[in-house]
Formats: sequence, structure tokens, C-alpha cells
Amino acid sequence: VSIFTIENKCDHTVWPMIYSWTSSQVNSTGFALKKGAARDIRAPFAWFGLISGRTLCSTDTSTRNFSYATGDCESGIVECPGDDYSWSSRTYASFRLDKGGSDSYAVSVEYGYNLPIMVVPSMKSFTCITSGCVVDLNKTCPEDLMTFSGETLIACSSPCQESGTPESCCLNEYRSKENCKPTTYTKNFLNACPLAYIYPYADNNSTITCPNTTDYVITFCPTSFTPNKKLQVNSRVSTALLVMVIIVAIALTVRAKNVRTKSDQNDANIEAAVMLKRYSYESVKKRTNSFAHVLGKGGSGTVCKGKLPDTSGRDIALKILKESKGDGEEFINELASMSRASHVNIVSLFGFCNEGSNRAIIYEFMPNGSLDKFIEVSTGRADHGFQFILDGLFTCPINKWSNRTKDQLVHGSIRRRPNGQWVFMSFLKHTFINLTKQNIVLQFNPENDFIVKIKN
Ligand SMILES: Nc1ncnc2c1ncn2[C@@H]1O[C@H](COP(=O)(O)OP(=O)(O)OP(=O)(O)O)[C@@H](O)[C@H]1O
Repeated sequence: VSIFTIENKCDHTVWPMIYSWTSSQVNSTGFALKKGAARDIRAPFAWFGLISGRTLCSTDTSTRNFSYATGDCESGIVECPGDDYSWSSRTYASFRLDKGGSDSYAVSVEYGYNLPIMVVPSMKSFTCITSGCVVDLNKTCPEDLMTFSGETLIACSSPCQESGTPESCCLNEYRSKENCKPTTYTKNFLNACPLAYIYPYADNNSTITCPNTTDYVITFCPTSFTPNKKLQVNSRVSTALLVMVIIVAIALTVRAKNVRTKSDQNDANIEAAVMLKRYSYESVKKRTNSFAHVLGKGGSGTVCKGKLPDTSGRDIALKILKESKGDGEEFINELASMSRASHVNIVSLFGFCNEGSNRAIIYEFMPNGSLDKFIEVSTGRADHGFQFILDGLFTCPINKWSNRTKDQLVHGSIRRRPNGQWVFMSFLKHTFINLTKQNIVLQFNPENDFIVKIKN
């Protein structure tokens, strides 16, 4: 049994629907969840199904029939018990529990988007990570795919959902990676939601694998968004001159407002996409004493010690990247993939700065620095020391891995490749990080043990 905690952080009611592909059902298939409310759902062993949110419910006064502006399961009631299911434009979180000893899940916008969704698993490992599509995609939706309820933009459908052609749905002769190319729509969604399932042949590893004992928190609107209104200007005035003056004034105001809203939204989108907090360059400069305490220099920049610019005041290692050109898209993409690599033996990311050419990454601070510096001061046992540390990372019993669980042990291993290069391999994703003395950092503890982490 897995527990799904479904919570609503939207500023309106959401009616979650839970659909099962398996004959065994969850204990509730649909209900109303008020703004700020949360509810636990129990999913049986080997459950396979999906969860999404319906919005703007109304009841027909004569027939008493329930319907929803988005995500309607067409049952006419709040529950969705049937198996006659139509794919409407909405964001889905799909789960497959206990298959081959593990769970898998993905957040999908393949059939469109209506609400931001984030899924947080109770277990954390190299493969079991938080995922979602937490950006307001309605705002970047191509005009021909926008869905309105009155004046309110409520969903963005996908080209497949909208036109149903084999080309847009990757069907028939388009059922291959070569023939089913990304479209403006899929590229747009992929940029905004790099973790979500967008279309069948995207290479973004949207399926997340977790131990089969994992519970999940599913949040609608993890950051609050205001609904988009279609702009309309209605004015009836008697003289042509006055009309022109008003239109120019409105145009200027709307334009100024749009510029501001766009940049605020962009900031929120970036934070949401990389799932890291963004700090101002000024605040990190202050908390690092103007970058005074340099810990070391690497190929891409200088690392200095400081404090996190928040109330926690935690120690940080701030990597100030060398002056970088471009619009920062590459930097954001790299941050997004780095923030996915969450593991107890990988240095955590706390946040980032991105102000023009001032870019920096905030890491947790490892007080004893990198292994190369440690070996420099130890006497003549460099290689033995390196080997010992690598062995110790996963096997040596004298290392205390305070927050490691047995599950996480199976998710990665240290290997030596035929060319002599050491790598950290993740079993399930077949990804690896090259291990060198420079990218292993240490923290010694008074009880004569130490914590070893890889900095990516
Ligand atoms: N999280 C950290 N805690 C403590 N010290 C760190 C941390 N990260 C880096 N350092 C120190 O800063 C030095 C430079 O780190 P950096 O990550 O820039 O090295 P690099 O791997 O050579 O660089 P690059 O990734 O740019 O090629 C390290 O050798 C280490 O001494």
C-alpha cells in the first residue's frame, strides 16, 4: 500500500480525479479539495493509474449533472468510477507501483496542461527524485492551443489533443524517433518543464524510479499563479481624438505592465524549472564578505566560503562562474539537470544567482575541501588513500553514513573503467560521474569518521 497525499495550494478549489488502469481501485476516485486542503489516498499493491486535477466545477440546475471546465471525466458526478475515459487537456501524474520491485512515476503534459503539479516522493535517492511541471504553461501556450472558459484562460491543449493527426500524435508512420520530431509546442513545453513527459520520443528521462515502499505528496500549484485574463479594451467615446488618446495611453500602460509581469513570471519560471532558490548577486556578495575567503579555483570559476543569504545562515561554498555570455539558457538547463542528481553522497545545491553575466551556484560547504588537497598533506599514500576513500564510499564499515538507508545502497556504485578512470554509476539511469581527487570533497568528524561526497 502506498499513500498519496494530495494537496491543493492553488487559490481556488480543485477536484482531483484518480483513474485506475488496474481493476483494484484507490479508496476514492474523485472529490473536492478546497484551497489549502490536503487529503490522503491509499493505493493498493501494484496499482497503476493516474491523478489529475479538475477545475471550475458547476452543477446543471435542471439535471443536477456535475461538469468541469478542465479535466472532466464525464461521469456527471464528483467521483470518476468508470473506465470510459477520454483524454482531456490537463496535467497528469501517472504512477505504476510495485512493478519489478520498484515504483515508477511521471508527470505528463502529453495531452495538454491545466494546472502546475509537483510530486515529492518520501524516499530520496539518485533516481527517486522530486518531479513535476510547476510552471504556469498556460502563459506560454501558443494562441491556437489556448482553451478559455469565458474570459479566463484555463488550459493549453497539445497539438495531438487538438488535431489528432498521426503526425502530431506520433502514430502510424510517425511512430519512431526519426519521424516524430519535436514541434514548437513540444520544444516550448520541454524548455519550461524539463522533467515532464512531453511526447513519446523526448530524451528527457521523465520517468522517475523509486523504491516500492515510497509514499508520494502530489501538490497542485506548488507556487501560486494568478489566472490569465484575456485582455480586452472596450471604450466608447464621442470624439475620434479622445479615442486615440485613450488607446495610446492604454497601450503604453499595458505594455509597461506586460514587461514587468513577463520578467517577474520569468524569474518564477526559472526557479520552478530548476527547483532551486534564486538569490540576488548583492545578497551573496554581502554574505561572502565580497568573496573574501577563497576555497579554490576550478576550470569554470572561483569557489569561496560564505553564509546562505537567509535566516538559516548555513555555511555555503559559492562558485562564481567566469564571465559568461549568452542569455543563460545553457546555465539554467545545466542547473536543472544538476538539481535532479540528488543523493546523500552528492554535494547538495542550495541555490543560484543569475543576473546578466553575474552567475553563481550555491553548494553545501564541505569543511575539509577536496580529496586532492587532503592527499597533498598526507604522507606518500596518495593512491592508496584515493582507493581507500573510493572503497569506503560504498563498502567500508568504518564510514558512518548517518542518513543513508539500505535502499539507497543499491542505486549507485563506484566502478573502475578499463582506462583506469573511476566513475560513480547510477544503475537504473546508466548515467555516471567521473571521479577524480578534485571532485570528491570531505568532512571529518570528531569521532574519527568522515563523510565523503561527490561534487558535480
Ligand atoms: N562544496 C565545497 N565545499 C568546500 N570546498 C569546496 C566545495 N566545492 C569546491 N570546493 C573547493 O574549491 C576548489 C575548486 O572547486 P571547483 O568545483 O571549482 O573545482 P573543479 O572541479 O576543478 O572545477 P570545474 O568543475 O570548474 O572544472 C576545490 O578544489 C575545493 O577545494
